[in-house]
Amino acid sequence: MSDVLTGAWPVEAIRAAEHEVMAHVPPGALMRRAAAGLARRCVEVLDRVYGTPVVLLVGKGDNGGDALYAGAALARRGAVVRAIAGVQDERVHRAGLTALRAAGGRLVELEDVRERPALVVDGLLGIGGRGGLRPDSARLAVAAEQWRAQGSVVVAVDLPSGVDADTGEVAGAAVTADVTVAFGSLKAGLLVGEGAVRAGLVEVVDIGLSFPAEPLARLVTADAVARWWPRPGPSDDKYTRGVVGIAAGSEQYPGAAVLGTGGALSGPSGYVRYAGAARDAVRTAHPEVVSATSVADAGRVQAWVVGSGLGTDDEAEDAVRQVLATDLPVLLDADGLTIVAREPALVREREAPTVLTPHDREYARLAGDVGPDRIDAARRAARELGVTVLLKGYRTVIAGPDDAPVYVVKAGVPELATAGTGDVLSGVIGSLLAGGVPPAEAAAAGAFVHGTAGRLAAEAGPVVASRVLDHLPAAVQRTIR
Ligand SMILES: NC(=O)C1=CN([C@@H]2O[C@H](COP(=O)(O)OP(=O)(O)OC[C@H]3O[C@@H](n4cnc5c(N)ncnc54)[C@H](OP(=O)(O)O)[C@@H]3O)[C@@H](O)[C@H]2O)[C@@H](O)CC1
Ligand SMILES: [K+]
Repeated sequence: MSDVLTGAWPVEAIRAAEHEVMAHVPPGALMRRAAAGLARRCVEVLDRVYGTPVVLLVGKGDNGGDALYAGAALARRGAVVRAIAGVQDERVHRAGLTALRAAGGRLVELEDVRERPALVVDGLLGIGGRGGLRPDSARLAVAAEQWRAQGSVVVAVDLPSGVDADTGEVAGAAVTADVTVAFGSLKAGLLVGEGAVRAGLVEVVDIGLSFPAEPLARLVTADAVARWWPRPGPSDDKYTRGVVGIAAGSEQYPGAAVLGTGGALSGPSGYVRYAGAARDAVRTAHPEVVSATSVADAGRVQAWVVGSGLGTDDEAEDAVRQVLATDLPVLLDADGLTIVAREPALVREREAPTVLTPHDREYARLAGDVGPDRIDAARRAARELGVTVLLKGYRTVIAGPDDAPVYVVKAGVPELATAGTGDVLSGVIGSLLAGGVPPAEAAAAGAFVHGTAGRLAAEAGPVVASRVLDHLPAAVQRTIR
């Protein structure tokens, strides 16, 4: 798969790549490529083109130019295309407007549109936007929302107007799209935060940009997960495949232990050990798990998962300390995060990899408010604590302590936000760590298969954690086969 389909570069890098290509192609060539890809996608969302009412929302920059050229292409195929300017008329892209008019389209006022358009093309603002939409544009974004609520399909040009391209932040009004056609590469703002919600289906039109530096973010694909996932060879035994230890759950919360060990059993390691007070529950649910009452008695492992359902009393803190004192990879979740938030040195001073898997409230205890820039938030905490951070959300963001691109996982469904699913996730990631997968890739692969299991569970009925666990083997199978 081409890099530009999975990598998201910052606006600055996209501008530089654009200049590089523009020096070698005739003027307007890039915009023509972009508009042709956009028009193609617009045709796909329409049942038919001839006679279909289409509205273009057009800002003063090249984003509006793309919309006007694509609108011209639709008008040539018989669509009834009307453009509305989000700025004073004469400031829209001249050549684009000329092309639209030549094809039979017209520039009109919002009030002149009597018939609800089947398609709205949002070309108000692209990567040149700064801050919230100004009032003239905001008014049109609101109109697009209303049409969409009545059944119009909204296609965003490059990104939904009002979304910050690099962060996904929305400050004020913004367009909500069904489909976003991104040019040249993805943008991080289409993958995370509010922007991901606004963007709908995202497609990249490759217009020939190439990037010398690493992207800001990479979308995790099934192919990548399949590459990272360890497979046993003929000379492997249960130990060489890695042993994972789960120190989670308590008499009061045995579920965390059952779900965590269950998750680990779907990972690539050959052996799952349990250490804690929920032994009986684990033994009943998963006879293949070998259990002990404490971390000290558990025997050797290659990675630990610690925290969920432990509570935060002295005993829990002891377990967390013991695990963190090892020189093994550790995944820390839930109550473990609360304990570490009180004493960050516990993870900061580790040499071996540590993976933290907070949701927003847990993150806030560790590193302050997440804020609207989720990539920056994950990176900030990862750097400050010297760990890998998996920040849960509608899109999961994974950042390591170095400057490597963050991973974004979009496999999940919102229904995964339910009690116990995090325990399943922690178990799979722990197993990947024990199997020797580096921390960021282990977290990304675990989140991907967990998200896929969530989707399969959602297709079958209401999502609860034990059903996510039931679907995990199938999710792994379809991802790595
Ligand atoms: N990259 C590529 O290779 C290719 C890129 N292409 C396309 O070009 C697009 C980028 O075009 P662009 O640079 O003209 O910027 P764009 O986003 O249209 O508008 C910026 C204008 O809007 C204004 N403005 C700013 N903030 C605002 C706000 N909050 N609310 C309202 N207005 C605001 C600002 O005005 P000013 O602040 O100067 O008054 C500025 O003049 C890109 O997204 C893609 O679609 C393709 O054609 C082909 C190849
Ligand atoms: K746009």
